[in-house]
Parts: sequence; structure tokens; C-alpha cells
Amino acid sequence: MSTKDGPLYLGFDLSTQQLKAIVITSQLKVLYEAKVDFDADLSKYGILKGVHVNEQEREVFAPVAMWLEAVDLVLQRLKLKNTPFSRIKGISGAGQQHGSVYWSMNGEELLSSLNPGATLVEQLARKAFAHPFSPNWQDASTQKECDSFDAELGSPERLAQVTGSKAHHRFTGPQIMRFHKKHPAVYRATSRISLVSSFLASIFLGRIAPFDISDVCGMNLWDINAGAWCEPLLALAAGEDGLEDLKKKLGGVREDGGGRMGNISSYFVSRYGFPSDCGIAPFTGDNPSTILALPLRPLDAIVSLGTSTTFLMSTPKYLPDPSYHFFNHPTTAGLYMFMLCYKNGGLAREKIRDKLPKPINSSDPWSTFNETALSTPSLGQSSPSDPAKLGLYFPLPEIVPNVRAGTWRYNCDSDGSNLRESEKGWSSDADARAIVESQILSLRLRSHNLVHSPSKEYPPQPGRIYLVGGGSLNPAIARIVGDVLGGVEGVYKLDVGGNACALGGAYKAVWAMERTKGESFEELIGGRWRESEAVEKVDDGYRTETWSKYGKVLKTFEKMEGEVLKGEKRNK
Ligand SMILES: Nc1ncnc2c1ncn2[C@@H]1O[C@H](COP(=O)(O)OP(=O)(O)O)[C@@H](O)[C@H]1O
Ligand SMILES: O=C(CO)[C@@H](O)[C@H](O)COP(=O)(O)O
Repeated sequence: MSTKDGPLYLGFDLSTQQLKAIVITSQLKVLYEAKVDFDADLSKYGILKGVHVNEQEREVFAPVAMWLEAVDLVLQRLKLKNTPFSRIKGISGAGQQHGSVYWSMNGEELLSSLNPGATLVEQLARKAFAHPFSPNWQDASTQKECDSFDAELGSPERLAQVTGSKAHHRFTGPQIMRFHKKHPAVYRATSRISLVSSFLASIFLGRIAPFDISDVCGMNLWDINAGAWCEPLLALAAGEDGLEDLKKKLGGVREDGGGRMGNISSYFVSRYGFPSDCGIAPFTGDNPSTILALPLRPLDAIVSLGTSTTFLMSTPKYLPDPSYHFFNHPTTAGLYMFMLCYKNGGLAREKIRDKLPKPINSSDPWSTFNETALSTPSLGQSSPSDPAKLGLYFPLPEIVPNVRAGTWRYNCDSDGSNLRESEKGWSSDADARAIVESQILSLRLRSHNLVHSPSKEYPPQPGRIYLVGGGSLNPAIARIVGDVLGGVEGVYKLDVGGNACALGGAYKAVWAMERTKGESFEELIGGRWRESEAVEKVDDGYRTETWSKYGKVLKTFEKMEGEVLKGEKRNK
């Protein structure tokens, strides 16, 4: 089929700071891309980095109206690029995980009777939602609710065993529990609760979409082994309004990540010229969607360098633990997604970058940061007798370890001994390398159970490491990832750069609409994917000496986190 007349597929990524869209052919060729950057394009909503913050209550939330406006805007931008909407046969996509949207009693009716002559925001923002905001994954207001969740099943270990994760501030169950307590009247005026992924799918479907089998695992409410809601946890979140009422608000969970939930809403047919039989496939979380951007093999890992940093692997083994997350795989029953997630990713690195002199001879705002990071020796040691530098840089309270906001600088000897808090600290120059090292050391520390030796001559580590998200454009970060985490086959980035998650959505749409009976995502996409057109090697990865050098301080890094955690308990 030529690129001029075949069917096209559209993928979305509604993440923290942007809405991205990508259009591809059946043969996975990228034809059109567009994005809306919330701060740059929709600053009238008063957001910063896509969100509002109420520091007093540690709340972080985003305006639902802004997302509605972004949908029309990104489609207009695709239209300006002459995207032939009439050829789009399927749509899927992703939403930032855990966020919840509260529909009003007549929300679904308004959604199903949109007038194509007016915008989504004009028609839905004021009346279709019981609450104008969606709690964001960076929210940290739910410590009490998390304690109740962990206690309900007996322990964090048990909660992780059942739901794939211990209780986390951002997970939707604890968020709903707090929402119910804080806004009981609004809770009662809510007809349905969507996740960000199912909210976006609902907009295109013209009715409220069910949850997706993978994204539902980000709620602390879904029993992964049983494939059903965990009723004691639902009852806990629902309080006096009761389990049955919350079940109705949540609606169904669709087990099949493919197929079509229905055809596109007539709003998009009339307003943009989509064909009326364009299918809407289930949308998933942004991390599950990211693992669909390439055929990921068992020992391969993805490091997503977006607003959050996440480390993702696809695995047939369900090995839950309170220090990380397991989700159902978004397309393939019997597979799981392993994830580590950090709040202090891109924005923490930006803060260090902004302390360095502004680049003079380059339009790349990262050039000083990169030169500084690359000219600094590993662990800031010019010689083995220099103290090694280990830091923690958390402008926001972190997830792993669960500590308050703060910056900590420590030193130790080359063999990892003699850990002590650095008396004098060090310059911002040294921070540039130290922040990236510390973020990647944490990934290495926490992923070691999931990796094994690729062959006799190598210690346990990933095979390939794929970098995605905004930070994947950065060569200095790629180099440090290779230094610290290894990767015997090297470090790669995707040609679509920061658009991997939206690309995963588009691939999912292709599979959802074109699969033959029983054909898996891996079979269909694996058969059409052309490595040379999709990825680029950006670092050799494993270097024995450097990798061992970081290995010597890995336990010390863990000890440093422990010291900071002890201080946390003292301060409580
Ligand atoms: N060249 C670069 N080097 C390092 N970080 C970058 C670069 N370009 C963009 N970023 C970072 O990428 C982040 C946005 O990534 P993105 O994946 O688009 O985020 P999200 O999906 O969370 O909205 C920004 O916070 C920015 O710091
Ligand atoms: O909370 C998590 C995952 O558990 C985050 O990864 C969010 O899903 C937001 O992702 P980005 O906006 O950084 O892509």
C-alpha cells in the first residue's frame, strides 16, 4: 500500500506538559506530527509545567478544560499540515497515569450530542464535569489514605501482591478516597470517574469509555491475579457512600487492549472530516503506551525521560514488591510491565541546568549542562584518591525513596567505604553530572532483580537500553546512562524523539484495527517494524571499567538514601 492512499492511524499522548499526536501508515511510517505545549500555548489556564500546585496541602492538579482545548488545537495543527483525516481508520493513545476526571450527572449526554460548529471546551467545560480539575500524578496529599490502603490488606507487601503496587500518593484509589472526604457533595454529584486515558478515549468515542486493562493497575484498586476489582479497597475508598455506588462510578474494565470500542463521535466526522467508520481502540497509560513503541525483547529496558523518569521492562514474571510497580501488559495477556517511577526527573535536571551559565554560542538550552556533565569525571573524581560525590536532588517529594523535598550531597571513598555528608558541598558544575548519575544509579539499584547476565562474559544488566521522552534528545544523558546502567548491546534513542508514547498509541491503533484472529501485538508490529528506520544507537553502553566503578558505590548509594530516610523519620 503506498503512503498516498492507504489507511492511516492516529496516536495521542496526553502527558503532563503536552498533548502530542502522531499519524502513521499501516506499515508504521510516520507521516504527520503535531503537539500542544500547555505552558506555551495555553498559559491562560494559569498553569506552570502543565499543572497547578497547592503547596500547603501538597496538592497538584490540572484543569480538564485545558485538555479539551488542547484536543481541538492539536487537530487544527494537524489540519494545517494537510493531514488527510479522511484516511484515518483507527485512533488510540495514552494519558498520564493515575489522574482522575469526575463527570457530572449529564456529562455523558453532553458528550454524545456535541455540535460540530462549536469547540469541545465551549460545550463541555462548564457542565460536563462535577469537578473542573484532575488530580495529577505529582500530588502528594494522600499520606493518610495511603496508610489506610496499606493497612486494609495487612501490609504494603500484600497490597503490592494484589494490586501490583503498595499504596502511592498518586494512585487513583487513595486519591478518590481523599476526594470523597474533602468534597462529599461533589463526589455525590459525580456520575462517572475516568482515568486520563479513558477520558481522552471518551472524547473521541462520544460516550464514556471503560478503563484499560493496563492503566487500571495504577489505581491500587484492581486485583491483578483475580482480574477483578478488589472490593475491600473499593469499600475503603468509597467510605459511607458505599462499594456499589463507587463500582457504578468506575464502570467497566475492558480486558482486550485491541479491537474497537466503537466508531468515532460524529463531532470529529463533521468538524475535521474523519470517516464515520474510524475505530476507537482502548487508550492506555503513557508508560504502558511507551513500551508499545518498539518490539521490546525480554532483557531490553526503556528509560523514559519525560517530566517523570520511568524505567520500563516487559516480563512474563509477576514479581511484585513494595519498591516498584507491576501492571498488566497493555496488549498481551500473560505479560506484565515492570516500572520504576520518579517524580524528580526532567524538572529536577532543569533546575540544575538553570544554575549554570546560559549558553552563549548555542541555541540548545542544554549545551552548558551537557559540556559540564561530560567534562566532569565519573563520580566527580579526577583521581581515585579524590572523594566520590553522591547526591540526591529532589525539588519535589520523591516516590522511591519516599522522602521529602530536598538536596543532599555526600562523599565516600572509591571502594564505597567511609560515607559521610559532604561538609562543604560542591559547585553547580559538579551537580550537572552528579544529578544524572544519581538518577541512573537509583535505576540500577532497583532493577537488578529484573535483569540477568546476557551471556557468561557479562554481569547482569539490560541487553539494549532505549531512551524515550524529552530528555532522550540529550547526548550527555545518553552517555551517562551507558556509563552507569550499561546495556551490552548499547543505548538507543527512537527517531521520533520525545514522541515515543504517542507512537506506541499509533502502533496500538494499527494492531487494534488490522489484527487477524489471535494475532498478537508482538507478531503484527514485530513483522512490520524496521529497526533501521526507527532507532538510532547513541552510546555503546556497557564499559567494563566504568560500570564496575559505579558498582562499587551502589550499596553506598543505597546507604545514603537510608541515612536521608532516617532523617525523614526524625523530622516527622
Ligand atoms: N535536549 C534535552 N535535554 C534534556 N532534557 C530535555 C531536552 N529536551 C527536552 N527535555 C526535557 O523533556 C521534558 C519534557 O519531556 P516530555 O517527554 O515531552 O514530557 P511529558 O511527556 O511529561 O509532558 C522537559 O521537562 C525538558 O526538561
Ligand atoms: O506517575 C507516573 C507513572 O506512575 C508518571 O510517569 C505519569 O504517567 C506521567 O508521566 P510523564 O508526563 O512524565 O510522561
